[in-house]
Amino acid sequence: MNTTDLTLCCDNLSLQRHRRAVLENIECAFSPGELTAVIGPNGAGKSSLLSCLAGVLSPSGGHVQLGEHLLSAISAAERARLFAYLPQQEAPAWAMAARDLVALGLLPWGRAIPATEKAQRVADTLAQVDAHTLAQRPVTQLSGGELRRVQLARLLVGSAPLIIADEPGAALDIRHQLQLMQTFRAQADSGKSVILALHDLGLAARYCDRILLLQAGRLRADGSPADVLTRERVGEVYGIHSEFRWRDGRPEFVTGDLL
Ligand SMILES: Nc1ncnc2c1ncn2[C@@H]1O[C@H](COP(=O)(O)OP(=O)(O)OP(=O)(O)O)[C@@H](O)[C@H]1O
Repeated sequence: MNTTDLTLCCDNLSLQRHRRAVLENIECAFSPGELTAVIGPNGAGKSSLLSCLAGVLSPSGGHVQLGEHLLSAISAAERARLFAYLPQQEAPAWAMAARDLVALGLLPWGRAIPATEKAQRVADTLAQVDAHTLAQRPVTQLSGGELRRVQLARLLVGSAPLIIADEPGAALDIRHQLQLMQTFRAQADSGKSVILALHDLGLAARYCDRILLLQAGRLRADGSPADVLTRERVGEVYGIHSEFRWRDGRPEFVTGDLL
């Protein structure tokens, strides 16, 4: 299958979970080179949307398309090479070493990558997320943030052109969050499509090209951080005071009190 066009599109996407409508009529497209944040209050549908984009959940209505192909028509093996997906929570199944968990991210390539190169890529990617010292530790014995960094290495190790991560930095300390956002920025700048569910609107404003705002399963806004994070809209959706401003040419989003 020719998947040279890696634009990911939702066409009138709807999703029901246990007969409840959780996404309704979502229309959006994600282009290579773009870092997009999906934001919205708890229960707005961010994880559900990311699961549909990654092909983990099938839409109840409409469809998801990669270039001219329906996502559902692309084989599981090819999707595994095209998409790197990190769910919101993922408990380790057994006490494997961190480097073995990261190596799972190379499984879709089978023997196409020699074992020595695989080992080097695993080591390099663990270093990239500051987790090289954890390589031999059983993942069941890591702290929440340490485990998340190892899972992030698994996400990145395969160099998939589409990266979808749900609250990737939620368990990380502030330094590792900033490092991670810089890594995602660099991945997008190198031509990948990066889609993140984020609660931290400051990070979304600072690093992302684009923000999709979900509210109660509907797409409330889609545009640049400056266009989406207006005082009025953030007030209506989140019920808080806020300010979006420019400082030394960089976007900055500041939250205030409850409305
Ligand atoms: N497995 C499930 N079965 C049924 N309903 C679900 C399931 N998972 C989520 N939902 C419902 O779907 C809606 C959207 O949930 P989703 O997890 O996509 O929201 P979210 O925006 O990611 O929330 P959060 O910020 O809390 O992670 C919610 O109303 C939720 O209760």
